[in-house]
Amino acid sequence: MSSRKTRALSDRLAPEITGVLNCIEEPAIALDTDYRILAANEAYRRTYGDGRPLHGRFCYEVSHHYNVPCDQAGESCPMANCLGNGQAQRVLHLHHTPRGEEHVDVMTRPVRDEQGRISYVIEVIREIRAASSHARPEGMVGRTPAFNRMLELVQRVAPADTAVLLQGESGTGKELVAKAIHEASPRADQPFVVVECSGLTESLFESELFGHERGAFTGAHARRIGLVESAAGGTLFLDEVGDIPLSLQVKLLRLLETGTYRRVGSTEPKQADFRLITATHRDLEAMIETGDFRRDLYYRIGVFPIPLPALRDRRDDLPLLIESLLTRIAPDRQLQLSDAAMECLAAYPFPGNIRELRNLLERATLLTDDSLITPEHLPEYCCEGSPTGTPATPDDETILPLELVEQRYLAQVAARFQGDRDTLARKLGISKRTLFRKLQQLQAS
Ligand SMILES: Nc1ncnc2c1ncn2[C@@H]1O[C@H](COP(=O)(O)OP(=O)(O)OP(=O)(O)O)[C@@H](O)[C@H]1O
Repeated sequence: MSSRKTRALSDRLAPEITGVLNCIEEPAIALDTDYRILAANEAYRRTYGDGRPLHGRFCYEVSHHYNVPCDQAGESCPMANCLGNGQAQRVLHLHHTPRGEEHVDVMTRPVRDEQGRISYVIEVIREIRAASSHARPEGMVGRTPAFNRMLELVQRVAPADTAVLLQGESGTGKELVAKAIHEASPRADQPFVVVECSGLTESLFESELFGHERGAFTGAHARRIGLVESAAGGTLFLDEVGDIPLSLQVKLLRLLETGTYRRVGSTEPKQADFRLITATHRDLEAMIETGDFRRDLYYRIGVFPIPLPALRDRRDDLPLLIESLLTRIAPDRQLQLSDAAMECLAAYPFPGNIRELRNLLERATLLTDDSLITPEHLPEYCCEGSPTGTPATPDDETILPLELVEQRYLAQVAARFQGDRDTLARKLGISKRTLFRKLQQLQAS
C-alpha cells in the first residue's frame, strides 16, 4: 500500500484511535509510517503541546525539537527500528517538555492491516523519575550517553525481581543506583536494607545477616533480628560483595539457593523474602579465575549486571553534577564555580569519581566566604592537568604572577619526578643545570 493511501486510511481512523489512546494514562500518539502524528491523547497534548495543532507534524520535531528522525541525529530511534523489523521497541530518550528536558522511556508497537502490513505505530512515553537531566536536590542526575545507557538498564530491570549486580569504581554511585532500582520496583514501599560486606568477620556475618536468639553466644543478652529479616518484602543491598571471604561466600550461597536461613542459636528455618542487589568495584570474573570468588555464587548474583560509568567517561555531566551537589552541600548559598575552577575540574581525572567531586566541593564551600569557588579553593593537585598547572583563563582576582605559577608548577612536578632529574629537565624543555638552579631557588623561597 502506498504511503499516501496509508495516510488516507489512517486519517479516517484518527478519531477512533484518539479515543483508544485516551484510555492510556501516559502520553501516547499514533504515527503514520512517515513519522507524522496521526492522533494524540490528552496526556500527550498536555505534556508536549505548544498550542499549535499536532496532527500531521513529525514526532521528532514535537518531542525532540529535531528536524530529522532521531537515528539521523545520532540517537537510537524506536520508530525506525519498529518499521525496520516490525517488532515492538523500547528505548530511553531525552524529550523536550514545558518543564525542560526529561528522561523518558519510549515504547513503540506496530498496528497491522488485514494483509499484515504496518498501517500505523502506537508510541507510549513514560516519564522516568529515577534520574533527572537537570540539577535537583536529591537522587541521580546525568544526561550523557554513558549515563543514559546505564539508566536504561536500571529502568528495564527495576520492575522485575531479578538479582542485579552493580559493577563500578568506588564513588560512581552504586548505592544511589541500588536505591533507584528499589524505588522503581514493586517493593518500593518496603524496606531498603544496606549491608556493608567489607570487614564482616565470620562471627559477625551470621548474626548481622540472620540475627540471633537470646543467649546464643556470650553477650547475646536479647534476641536480635538480622538484616535479612529486616529486609522482608523489600530489597537487600550487599555492598562490596567481592570483599566477602571465601569461607562466608558459601553461607550467602546457601541463603540464595534455599531461600531460608536460621537465626544464630535457633534450629527453626525462616523463609527469606527480598530482592537482591549486590555491588562491587572488583573484577569478580578475575577473582573466580584466581579462586577468590565462587563461580556458583557469581551465577546467582550476576543475573543482570549493570556497569556504572566512571566520571571520566561522562565528563559532560560534570557541570550538571557540580550544580546539583552544590545545592545539596550548601542549600542556603547560591554557590558557583569560576570558569577557571571549572577548567581545573574538567581536566582532572577524578580517580574517586563522584564521591571525590563531592568531597572537593564540600571543602571548597568551607574555604570560600563568597559565592564564587575559584582554583584557590581547590586542592593544588586538581589543577595540575590544566595546561599551565594553573587555570588557563583565570578571573581578574585569580591572576597570579608568572614567577609564582612557575614555582608552584615546579614544586608539583619535582615531587613526581623525584630522583629522575634528566627526564624532568627534558620534559620541561630546559637543561639539567637550569632545572637544578630553579629547584635551589624554590627551596630558598
Ligand atoms: N548520578 C549521580 N547524581 C548525583 N549524585 C550522585 C550520582 N552518583 C553518585 N552521586 C553521589 O556521589 C556520592 C557517592 O555515591 P555512592 O555512595 O552511591 O557511590 P558508590 O559507588 O556506592 O561508592 P563506594 O564504592 O565508595 O561505596 C554520593 O554522595 C552520591 O549521592
